[in-house]
Amino acid sequence: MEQGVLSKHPSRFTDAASPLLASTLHIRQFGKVLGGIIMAATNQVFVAVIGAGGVGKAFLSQLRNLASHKPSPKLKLCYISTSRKALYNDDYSEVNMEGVVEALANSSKTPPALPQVIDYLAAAPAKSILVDNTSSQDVADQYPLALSRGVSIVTPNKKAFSGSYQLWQAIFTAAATSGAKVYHESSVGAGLPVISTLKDLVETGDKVTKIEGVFSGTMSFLFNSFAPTEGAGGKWSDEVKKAKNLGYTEPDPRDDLNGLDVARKLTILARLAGLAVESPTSFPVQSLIPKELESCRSGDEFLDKLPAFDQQMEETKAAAEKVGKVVRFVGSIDVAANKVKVGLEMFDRSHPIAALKGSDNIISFYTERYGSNPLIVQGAGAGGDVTAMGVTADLIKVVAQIS
Ligand SMILES: NC(=O)c1ccc[n+]([C@@H]2O[C@H](COP(=O)([O-])OP(=O)(O)OC[C@H]3O[C@@H](n4cnc5c(N)ncnc54)[C@H](OP(=O)(O)O)[C@@H]3O)[C@@H](O)[C@H]2O)c1
Ligand SMILES: N[C@@H](CCO)C(=O)O
Repeated sequence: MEQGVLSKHPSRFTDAASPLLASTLHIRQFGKVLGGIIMAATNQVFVAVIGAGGVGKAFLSQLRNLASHKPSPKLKLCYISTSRKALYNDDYSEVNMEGVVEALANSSKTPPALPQVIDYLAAAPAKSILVDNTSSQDVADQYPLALSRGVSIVTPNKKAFSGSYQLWQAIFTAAATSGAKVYHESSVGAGLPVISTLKDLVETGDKVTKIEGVFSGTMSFLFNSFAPTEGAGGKWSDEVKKAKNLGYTEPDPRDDLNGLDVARKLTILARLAGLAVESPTSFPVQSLIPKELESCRSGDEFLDKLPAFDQQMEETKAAAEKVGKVVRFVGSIDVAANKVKVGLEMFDRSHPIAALKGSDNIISFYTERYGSNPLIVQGAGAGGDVTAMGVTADLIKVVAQIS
């Protein structure tokens, strides 16, 4: 069947109105039921992907590789979309993973509303997984519905887990009730094992007292190159543009520079450590957006105007240099005191946080078992390939549990 054909089935995508089409659709329905029985008899899992940007493209490449090496269960891409384009087959036949990004760009189909996509996945002839590679709050808000319909979720999107506490509870209640799985390792520390490590600590009965470190690949890259431990460093605004071009920033780099990206990650970790943090704005977060640029209407306008404010960051850097230190953007969760904070701090040049390279994150878990020597996770904290690795690894875990 041609990719993108829609069905008349009320629980699936709908757009056919003519009687002729309706009768054709009855035949299709029969074929679909028969096809469904045959397909369900084989071991397969349906994968739907929303978002094909830096992380999404790298994920699709890893998925193609995984599917080609993994005969069972067969991983079938059945749906893919960006905000304006979609590709899918109404009869759940596979969307070809070879050249899928180009095919999606050339598709004449627009994405159906998310509840319709969830209907489609819930009615698939085998278990399905929705991979959300967007940073969209609208997509995140649909997770409880998807999970309650038995559709598992894998995502690097922080929005669902760092939004309202009510959404957090709705997600995990829906998953517990339906048995569908939800994995989001790459929402903190990109592909680094941060969430899984924290969960393991908590679930095995250790008492986490403090989590601290560098949680942003963008901020790490910016300060490592703008205020290196040796040498002069680049211009702040140039480094911000480089971070965007390297794919480290959020779609809008202001979401990194205003501290909110780190605040979201700390909200997720604090909740996993047992704190009922209400939102990423319910604790102190330092923004690096110059006051004069707070009213910029777009990320592009902000980047164009930023060079005129480089002096502000130069002064921050000079103040640290004056006392023989460097400045870095860090976060901490004091679990015992129920305190979370995000912002700039000064470090000795020999401190492990000062000595980070590239986009590296460093996250220290202080616990009762580990005593005064924390368990430390360190490595690249941003970038398409490493982030997609976390997403693909989560997919493998979910497939193993649902198939
Ligand atoms: N980049 C990293 O290093 C990194 C690391 C860890 C986590 N993450 C997270 O990974 C996610 C993706 O990041 P990215 O760097 O790949 O972003 P990106 O390059 O901006 O790509 C975002 C993709 O999502 C699509 N999209 C946005 N809103 C959508 C919607 N409502 N419905 C359907 N598609 C939508 C966009 O389509 P259009 O282009 O058509 O809008 C685009 O294809 C984000 O949540 C980010 O926080 C990224
Ligand atoms: N923009 C984010 C991506 C990873 O979540 C960062 O720089 O850390």
